[in-house]
Amino acid sequence: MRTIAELESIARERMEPAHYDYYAGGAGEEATLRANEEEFRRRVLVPRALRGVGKRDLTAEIAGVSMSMPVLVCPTAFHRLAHSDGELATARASAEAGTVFVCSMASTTAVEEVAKVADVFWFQLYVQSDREFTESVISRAANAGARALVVTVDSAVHGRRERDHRNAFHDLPPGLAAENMRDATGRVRDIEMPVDLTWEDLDWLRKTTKMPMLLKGVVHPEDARRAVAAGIDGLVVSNHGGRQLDGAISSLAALPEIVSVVDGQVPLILDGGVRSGADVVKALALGADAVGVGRPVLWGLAAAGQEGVAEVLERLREETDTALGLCGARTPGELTADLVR
Ligand SMILES: Cc1cc2nc3c(=O)[nH]c(=O)nc-3n(C[C@H](O)[C@H](O)[C@H](O)COP(=O)(O)O)c2cc1C
Ligand SMILES: CC(C)CC(=O)C(=O)O
Repeated sequence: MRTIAELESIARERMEPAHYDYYAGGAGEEATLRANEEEFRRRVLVPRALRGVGKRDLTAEIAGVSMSMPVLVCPTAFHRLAHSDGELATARASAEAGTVFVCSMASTTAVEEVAKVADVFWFQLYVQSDREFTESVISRAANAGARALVVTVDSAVHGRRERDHRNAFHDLPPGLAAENMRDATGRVRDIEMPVDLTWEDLDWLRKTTKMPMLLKGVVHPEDARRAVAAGIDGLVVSNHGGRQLDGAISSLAALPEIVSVVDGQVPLILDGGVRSGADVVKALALGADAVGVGRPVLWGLAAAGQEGVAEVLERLREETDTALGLCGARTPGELTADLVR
């Protein structure tokens, strides 16, 4: 089984440089991109001994769905830039691994096609200024069988991605399109960032669907408090993988305050910089209920399609199991914050 770093270097060789940069890169000087991983290195585990861990149980339940492990696949755009099977490969590998695939609104495969091969999947949404169109996209996802709506809230405007400017990467290659953005006439709309979205819109959003609704991209504790008060079903503590506000707090550093404000009222998922089972264990010990992985899945996909994604997910499962046992825990629920310094 190859390491994530090995899969990334294969991906880098195989991909168009501009597409690799789009995946790998972040906003501005990429300080937040680096900080996400660095914060995991800065914190260390202080394992407990003599606990008789027996056989570990990694299963988790979030927003009414069971997962074989507390690791899910983050929504990331344009999987067909990585591999011709695109989101179908990622969804199949996620199903095989028994975990949730979060389908991006910017997927290069229509959500209905994803649904045919996925097991449990959620749908990520950028609210569009055309509210009717937004409602139609939500209905498509719900009718296809999405089990939750993940509303991205860290992207009022586009982050400045210097690599994309340098590479003049603005458009998908011919033949690829953001298939969920087709309107009734079949035309593909450009994806707008939700520049005018406010808390007041959440009531409307809520009424558009019966799906549980999560907010993705919350790092301020006051926003977490407000989301819980608004009846949100879960939060993704995330800075969009360092792709939006450069200079933003790393997601792991943001976690403890959010955990304390939310106090178990809704599930918390953390994403950004998770690259190993020890990272998973650190995030869970600090209070996340699950973590998401973005780029590692894309590296697996670009390196070896469905197989590559499966490799990444199985590696994270095995490493998490090992790290859990070595920390003296049998289940994620037994991990406590005192294990992290
Ligand atoms: C290439 C790429 C595309 C992304 N596209 C989306 C997207 O369409 N919607 C979204 O909410 N987040 C998107 N994200 C952010 C991820 O969901 C996630 O927050 C981030 O990748 C986690 O950090 P990691 O890559 O360090 O694991 C994207 C990230 C990457 C790397
Ligand atoms: C279509 C893009 C806005 C997708 C995205 O969120 C990203 O590239 O980070």
